[in-house]
Amino acid sequence: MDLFTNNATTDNLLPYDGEVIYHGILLDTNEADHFFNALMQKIDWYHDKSVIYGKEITTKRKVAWYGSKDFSYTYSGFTRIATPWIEELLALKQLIELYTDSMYNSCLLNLYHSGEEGMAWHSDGEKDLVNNGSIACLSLGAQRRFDFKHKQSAEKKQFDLPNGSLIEMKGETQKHWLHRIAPTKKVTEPRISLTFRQMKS
Ligand SMILES: O=C(O)CCC(=O)C(=O)O
Ligand SMILES: [Fe+2]
Repeated sequence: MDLFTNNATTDNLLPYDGEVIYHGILLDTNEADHFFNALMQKIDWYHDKSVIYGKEITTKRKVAWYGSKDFSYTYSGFTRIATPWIEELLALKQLIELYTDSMYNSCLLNLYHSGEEGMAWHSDGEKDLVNNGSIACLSLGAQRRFDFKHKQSAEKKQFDLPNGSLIEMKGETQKHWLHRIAPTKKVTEPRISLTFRQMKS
């Protein structure tokens, strides 16, 4: 064991054109359960909307948008206004800032009720976000798989996201790679992801 390095991991999981860092499991099962239950109850969850081929659709997955001020975030054709932080989100934000050595002013939360719900291929490169900023994603509940696909080469990478774990995307990741949470029949339990973000302000 090297006693002179801290917990910070810097190993890049992507082969090129971006950085994805897995920071490991930050919360044990009890802590993760505690936050999962608190967030289930306290967050103002709503079904997300998007426009696909000109048609408005409502997702089965639920989302919520929180921040340090009333940031407007426009993605998938709709603008959302951030809700002020609650205690639990502030505590998790602080923890995640320690691990990633970055600061976040907002968080998009996702609630997947089961493996039947996922998120299609996309990248998070909206103009509202700091260019090449960091997005830190904390997972609570059921383990899901996180897929990456390079926009030009179509090379794929897959990572597991266990309960209580933190993964970070930064650098040119959003410019060159798509990511998704694939639907799966194998998972029947719910999962919450907290994606802490850096909005321009
Ligand atoms: O649920 C996840 O881990 C990923 C969510 C995601 O890609 C997003 O919110 O943009
Ligand atoms: Fe994303």
